[in-house]
Amino acid sequence: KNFPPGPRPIPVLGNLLELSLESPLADLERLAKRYGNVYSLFMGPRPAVVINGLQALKEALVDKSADFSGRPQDLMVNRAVQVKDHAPGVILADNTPGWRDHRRFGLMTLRDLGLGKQTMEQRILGEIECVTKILGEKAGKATDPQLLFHNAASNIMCQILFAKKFDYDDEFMKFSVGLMHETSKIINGRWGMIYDYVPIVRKLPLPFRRAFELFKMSHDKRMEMLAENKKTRVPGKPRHFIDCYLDELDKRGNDGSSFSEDQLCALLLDLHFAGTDTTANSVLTAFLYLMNYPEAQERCQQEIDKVLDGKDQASFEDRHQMPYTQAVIHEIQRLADTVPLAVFHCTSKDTELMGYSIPRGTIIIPNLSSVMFEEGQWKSPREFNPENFLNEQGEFVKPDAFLPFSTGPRKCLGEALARMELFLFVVTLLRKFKFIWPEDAGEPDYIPVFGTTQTPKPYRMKVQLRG
Ligand code: HEM
Repeated sequence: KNFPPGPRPIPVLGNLLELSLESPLADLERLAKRYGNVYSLFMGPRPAVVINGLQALKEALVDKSADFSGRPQDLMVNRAVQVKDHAPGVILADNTPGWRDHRRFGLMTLRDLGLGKQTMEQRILGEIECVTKILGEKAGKATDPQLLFHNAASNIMCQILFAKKFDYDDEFMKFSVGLMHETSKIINGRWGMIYDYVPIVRKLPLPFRRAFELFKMSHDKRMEMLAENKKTRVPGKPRHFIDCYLDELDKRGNDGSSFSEDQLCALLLDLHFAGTDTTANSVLTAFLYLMNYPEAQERCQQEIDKVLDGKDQASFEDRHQMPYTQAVIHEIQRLADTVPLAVFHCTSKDTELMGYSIPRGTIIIPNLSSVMFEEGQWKSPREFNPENFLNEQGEFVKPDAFLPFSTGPRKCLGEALARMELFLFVVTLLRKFKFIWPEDAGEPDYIPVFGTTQTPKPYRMKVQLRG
């Protein structure tokens, strides 16, 4: 009763046929025009509510966050990622004390390991140096940067999690980056949708099984790494995230908390996965736009050259002197729309939103994409225009509708790290190279491949050393 309106579901499939299996974003927009900013959809037999626009999203995720911060527990991604029932990690954990404790621990540990300080900046800059070297060797030629940026983002996470920096052709590196690529394709593709919408097929030997196998292999590898790490660990002297967690386990003893070695393994996967694919795809989108808006690229370079004159390296602090570059990076992140539907939420109790009643256990789809392109929130909602982030005085301003990391208690745990990485990647590489769209590449295609994390279609870039 008083449930949000939506298209009529059909038996078994719910509203599956309303949505394109390639990308549902245009269909979700069409449905919002028809039913309003809060509407319902049936994922097979399960009711879901799609939330569009800044006002409705803020009411749900911020004002009523206690009601809207759960996570659904029976989707394909839960089955794939959660190798042990009692260890849900943090991203997919429901709104429980275990999630809150692990989220707090994750944030605190990232800070202890140097986030917001020079230590983290040096780790990131060290990795960018490897990227610079590889790009330098390709100067004058056109190259596909997809794997390079994924390897670099993955290595930054590996240094935080295990204090290890891998060669880009190391077996663990290839397995990890390959796992993200292959499993994302299965979970985000038609088999993922069919698994979620049509529960009766779940036991059948269909292609989604491959994702389960891959995550199991990845769990076993992390368990091996944990065992290896214990041989050299000195309690109380943490070198990385694993050591910090083991120290926390020692401190807690058998206090009945949710901390455990299985949970540590789940958390390592969460952070490695969430911290690689998102950052790498944002950096990829950045260079796609910078090549195709050469005047914006040049203006950033002039600003960067001026602010960094006489300095060896960029620092995140320099952003305050670079309003135009900041505006360009934010504008690219807006258009990249990297995590368009956030991670699905779930209501933890019967609640209300914009006058509708929503029962406990309803899947909530926060349509972040709808806010990034919302009419009335941006000077140019659909086009690349750094002015979206500049005021009349040319100062950098961040509109409320800029929500690539979502909002409320579930918002991205790695936001501070991701912002630092994006800034340092773009500034360091633009300082060193000019990026050129190859003459034979045709018209650029800005429409990303849909997924929990969206990725630009493969492209090549030509790099030229700047004088
Ligand atoms: C440009 C890069 C990134 C973007 C756009 C991004 C975006 C997001 C979004 C939209 C969510 C879902 C929020 C929600 O459910 O409402 C999320 C969650 C999360 N992100 Fe990120 N993220 C990025 C980088 C990172 C990095 C570098 C890390 C690792 C340190 C990370 C770790 C996480 C975790 C652990 C969560 C789950 C939080 C929770 O459920 O409490 N992310 N991110």
